[in-house]
Amino acid sequence: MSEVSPYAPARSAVPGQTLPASLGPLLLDWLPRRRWFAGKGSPLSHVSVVAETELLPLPASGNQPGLVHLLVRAGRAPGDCYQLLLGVRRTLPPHLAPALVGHLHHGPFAGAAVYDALHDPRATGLLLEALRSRARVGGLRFEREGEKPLPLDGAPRLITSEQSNSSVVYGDALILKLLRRVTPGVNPDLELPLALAREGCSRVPAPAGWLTADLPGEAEPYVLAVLQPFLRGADDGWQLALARLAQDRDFTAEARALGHATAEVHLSLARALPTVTLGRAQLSQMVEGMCERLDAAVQAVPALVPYADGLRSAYTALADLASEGRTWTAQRIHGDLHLGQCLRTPDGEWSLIDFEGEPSRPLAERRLEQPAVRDVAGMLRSFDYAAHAGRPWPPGWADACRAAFCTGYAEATGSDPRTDPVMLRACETEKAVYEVVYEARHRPDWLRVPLAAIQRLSAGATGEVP
Ligand SMILES: Nc1ncnc2c1ncn2[C@@H]1O[C@H](COP(=O)(O)OP(=O)(O)O)[C@@H](O)[C@H]1O
Ligand SMILES: O=P(O)(O)O[C@H]1O[C@H](CO)[C@@H](O[C@H]2O[C@H](CO)[C@@H](O)[C@H](O)[C@H]2O)[C@H](O)[C@H]1O
Repeated sequence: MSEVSPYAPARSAVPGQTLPASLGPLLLDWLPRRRWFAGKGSPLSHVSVVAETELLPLPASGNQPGLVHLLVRAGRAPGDCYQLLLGVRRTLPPHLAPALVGHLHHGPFAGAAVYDALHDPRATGLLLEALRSRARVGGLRFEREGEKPLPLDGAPRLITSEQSNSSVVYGDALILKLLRRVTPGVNPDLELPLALAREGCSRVPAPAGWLTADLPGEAEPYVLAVLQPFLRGADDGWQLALARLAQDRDFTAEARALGHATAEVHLSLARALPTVTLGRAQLSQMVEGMCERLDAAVQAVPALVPYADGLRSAYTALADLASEGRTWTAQRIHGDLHLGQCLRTPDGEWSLIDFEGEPSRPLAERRLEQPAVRDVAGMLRSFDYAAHAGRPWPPGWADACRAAFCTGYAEATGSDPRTDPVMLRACETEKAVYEVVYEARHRPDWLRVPLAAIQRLSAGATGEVP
């Protein structure tokens, strides 16, 4: 790719401007069908532009793609902000057919195809080149960490599995994650891996570059994308666990090693970033938040109604402990740890990815210091998920993994999460409630999995980790 910046001058962004009449209806239909679109459930009636940056001029003739970077606001007012990279071509080649958003009906580009350009190697190659050259286009700032050259020769491909965001792999060397629902402010998916890399923690791929946007009227930039080394040949913990289950085989050695890896990341985070002590006042605030989220979940998913009181008792038990004078240390954590966020490289080592936190929570909440047991609870839930994913349900498999994970965690930190059963139950309960809402919204067929845990946890089960 050329050293010369290939970008057209940015068109000015007009916040609140309604999209060109012809593109608006296409997005109204296309956006709600994306896995990453959070506003499902209520009809989408309006999409407006937050910022528009032309990266390649729109095609006047021939079959050269035009490329537009868009931040749009969509969903119930004020609406969430989404990042889109749209290509425009007079004729869409067959390999891009699955990326079609629709055809423009009016204006100078009538008849042209609009498509999700993350499927187009020409467009994604351009993003990598922009990161390499630290390009500035309109409000977009492409950044690169350090002076180490980026390998630029790998063919880009979009990861096809449905995720909360969209990721493009370049050869087998780099992976660029484009965040889909974006907010201004520091994003933990960049903040924490950078802090860990600078702390010397090797359990997390170190960010190699990132994309931010400065928008008029916003005090803080939006973090839009993060570039990391691609862990070649790595298997994710979820697939590994399912494969073991299918062969009726034990997973405890891996679970224990995962406990070690999680503990190492926690120890590094506690060194790299501030820790705080949670006393009575902070705990009561935390429990209040847990109860509010439970109330909202019960409203959203009526299947929770019979269990609400039992679930709430897990939270109030925590508040009771705090009022007796018990305190906890809180620190920055992963925030949405599960088997799918753990990658095992061919040398047998575990790495953790995706530090964004729970996608549905506000950014400020995701950046709060929290008891590290919260991540432990996420992993314990994940072993339970894996065991329930296949048939028949293997009694004992999840318990053995849960125990092994805690053992590994205790070996590395000197502190066994099982010695704090009240906090563990409260955090597991919170995670299961979150999962019920997540599954109801995204994968209703899976709702039975967290609901099984809800029954168990609402009945006051403690000490379920043998
Ligand atoms: N550094 C990496 N090396 C190899 N594969 C990765 C890496 N980072 C992410 N992946 C793969 O991409 C998928 C999506 O990444 P993730 O950060 O979890 O995105 P999302 O927020 O969309 O879930 C992961 O499940 C994993 O399979
Ligand atoms: O990976 P994401 O950041 O997109 O996380 C969201 O989706 C996850 C599912 O892909 C969801 O995780 C839940 O399902 C997993 C199995 O698919 C299971 O291992 C996890 O334990 C369970 O929580 C995650 O909660 C959600 O935030």
